[in-house]
Amino acid sequence: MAKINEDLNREREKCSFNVKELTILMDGGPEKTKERKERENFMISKRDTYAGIPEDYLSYKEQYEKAVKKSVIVFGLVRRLQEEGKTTIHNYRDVLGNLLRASDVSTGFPLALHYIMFMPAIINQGTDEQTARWLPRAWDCNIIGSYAQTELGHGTFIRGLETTATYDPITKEFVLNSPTLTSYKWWGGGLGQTANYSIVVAQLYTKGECLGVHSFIVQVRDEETHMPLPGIKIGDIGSKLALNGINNGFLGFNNYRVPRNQMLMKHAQVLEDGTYVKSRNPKLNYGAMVFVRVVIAFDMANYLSKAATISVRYSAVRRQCQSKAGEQESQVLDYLTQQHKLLPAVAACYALKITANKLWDTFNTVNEELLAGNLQRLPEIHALACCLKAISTYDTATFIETCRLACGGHGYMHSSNLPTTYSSAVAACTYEGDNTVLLLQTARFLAKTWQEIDNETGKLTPTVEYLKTTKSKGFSHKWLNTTDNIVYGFEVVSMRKIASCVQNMQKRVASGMTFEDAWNMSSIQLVAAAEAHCRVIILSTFNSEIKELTKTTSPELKRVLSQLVDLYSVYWALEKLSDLLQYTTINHEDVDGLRSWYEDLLTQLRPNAVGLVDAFDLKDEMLNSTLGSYDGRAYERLLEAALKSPLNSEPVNHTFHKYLKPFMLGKL
Ligand SMILES: CCCCCCCCCCCCCCCCCC(=O)SCCNC(=O)CCNC(=O)[C@H](O)C(C)(C)COP(=O)(O)OP(=O)(O)OC[C@H]1O[C@@H](n2cnc3c(N)ncnc32)[C@H](O)[C@@H]1OP(=O)(O)O
Ligand SMILES: Cc1cc2nc3c(=O)[nH]c(=O)nc-3n(C[C@H](O)[C@H](O)[C@H](O)COP(=O)(O)OP(=O)(O)OC[C@H]3O[C@@H](n4cnc5c(N)ncnc54)[C@H](O)[C@@H]3O)c2cc1C
Repeated sequence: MAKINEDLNREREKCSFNVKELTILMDGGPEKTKERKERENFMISKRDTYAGIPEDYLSYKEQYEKAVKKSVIVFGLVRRLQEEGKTTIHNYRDVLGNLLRASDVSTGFPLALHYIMFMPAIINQGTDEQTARWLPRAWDCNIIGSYAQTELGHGTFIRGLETTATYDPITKEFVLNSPTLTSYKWWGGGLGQTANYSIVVAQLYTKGECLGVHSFIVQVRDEETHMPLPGIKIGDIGSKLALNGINNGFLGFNNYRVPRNQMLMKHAQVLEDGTYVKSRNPKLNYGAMVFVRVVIAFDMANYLSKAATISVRYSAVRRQCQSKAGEQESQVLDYLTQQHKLLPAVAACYALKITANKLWDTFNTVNEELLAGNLQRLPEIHALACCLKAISTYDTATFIETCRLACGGHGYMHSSNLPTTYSSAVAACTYEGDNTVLLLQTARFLAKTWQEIDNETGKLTPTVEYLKTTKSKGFSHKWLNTTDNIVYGFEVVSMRKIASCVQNMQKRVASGMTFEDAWNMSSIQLVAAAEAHCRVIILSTFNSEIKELTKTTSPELKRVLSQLVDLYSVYWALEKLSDLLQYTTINHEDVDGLRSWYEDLLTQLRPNAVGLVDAFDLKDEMLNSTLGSYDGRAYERLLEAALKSPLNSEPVNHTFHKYLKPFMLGKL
């Protein structure tokens, strides 16, 4: 192994806690760490089979072809583990999560949607017979699926989708059509060239009546030749900001027929004679979207951990300027401004992972209740998944960009892997529901909840209980000198923001405005209220879970994790100062206190910065970064990577003779 950079060695020597203990804690126990490492090591051992020119230098087509090659390796392992009984429907989130974390997903996977949406849609919305028929084939990858919901004209407004599925009782088939240009499906992952099936979301017509959007399993390509089937127009949508291996596609239908039993009928049915049987709740059809929003929160913690590891290690290695005359140049990590850029990002990795775990447990509990016919918590889990998806993706993208900027010029290099990490993660602010739109969904739930509290009707679900408590207790002056107090401060902010939105809307309606116009006029505030609620969820979960988890850890680890929770809460208190000043009784002394507490926390955490990112246990092959390797040889790697530029394969490029020389001689 190459020599480790001395600065990094020193960082590791002064770390006050046991890094392995933290890794195991975050994995959920030694057994989980062992399983994760096995999966990751397997992925890494396969690297040679697809190594070669870095993807940034490949053409669009080559990027896709390489992404297919990588996909069959990753997902081939999923299949092998399944054959050995190690992957089941219950642990496949962990298995896939580990494998995807270990793969260099720089352009994304064209098979991702097969696992993340095609199969979950069948499980969530298919009858037992449909699941028994389709899932084994999908699970074995005998068929490959996509998810085609969004159209050229509509993504957010699902009720506005234009693709039609008209039931023909004579042949017992649905006839699919794309009646307009804007009805063309657009964006389906893996749909362009990879999948041969897709879930298609279309307006259902039977007995001359439109019954809203429903999902269908639709074969789009021949299983043998992979040619598009007659009546199907399909292709790739073209180059994007990133994720060019994901192979997003378009899809149009011309009188294309699918058998009746390919409408997913767990919740609503069309009987043979065309009679429509309504779902208990039409929103149950949106179950796959709730699931994916929960999964995205996990994925964000992974992206951010990579960016944080790269930028913290590099900041320990990078020396710039002399803080004190005559002394060695300082590690940039010693500058408080640099710590302010990086340490909240590190804390956010832990906060998001822990909150995503909790959300996952809640999702599973609620899902079991739904299966048992109890729909009471459906609105709550939808509201929770919407705001956590929105805030986790927005925070992740913002923190990654901060980490990238914190690496100066070298952070702009593709070889640092920070630009690709950013451009891939930021897509999640849009996919699976635009963030503003999702926050407005959460706000809708909160506004209704507030009216129930006002009218003292209905039983509150657990995640909004605090609205009632804070309404009755209010906020008498409290120093914001503990995380518990800061969490309470945020609860009050959230409660007052929601209360004020509802009040403003009521005033507008009373003055003659329609409810819809009053909603639109209040929507900037509504989005802010939903964000405030989500901050409460993340802060309080992080705070309470760390208290619980550290009951059994070493005192050294307990100390650093408590500092991390404090740093995260004080950081957000300072970021949202105007809210706290407006809605609580804190004063300028509290603010001064918060600032100096924050500065102290940065200083206390500084010696453990490298240990905290080492604990993510991301191997060099997973980071894929010239700046972030474990040994800190950033400069050597930058030069090695530069030499791989195709322009360095010959001493003189032909454009010199063709253009430059004639131009220099005045002949062009
Ligand atoms: C698995 C292994 C993982 C391993 C780890 C690996 C990680 C990998 C990471 C993932 C990579 C992902 C790849 C990319 C995937 C992108 C796929 C897509 O974008 S696909 C495309 C994704 N596209 C989108 O996400 C589109 C976004 N748009 C939407 O979701 C909706 O249309 C809407 C929510 C905006 C409104 O809907 P609209 O129909 O107009 O609604 P109305 O006004 O009629 O009624 C509102 C009422 O309905 C209620 N309700 C609503 N939704 C739900 C729900 N889900 N539930 C429950 N309830 C719901 C709502 O509360 C309200 O109730 P109430 O107040 O009346 O009581
Ligand atoms: C990388 C990527 C992968 C994707 N993969 C898939 C896939 O596999 N399958 C699939 O079906 N789709 C997929 N999508 C599509 C994605 O789900 C949609 O782009 C997303 O839901 C947003 O919808 P839209 O593009 O129609 O945006 P629009 O709704 O047109 O949003 C444009 C703007 O209008 C605003 N806006 C819209 N409605 C409202 C409102 N009611 N109130 C206030 N503001 C509003 C938004 O906030 C936004 O600022 C993917 C998208 C991306 C980027």
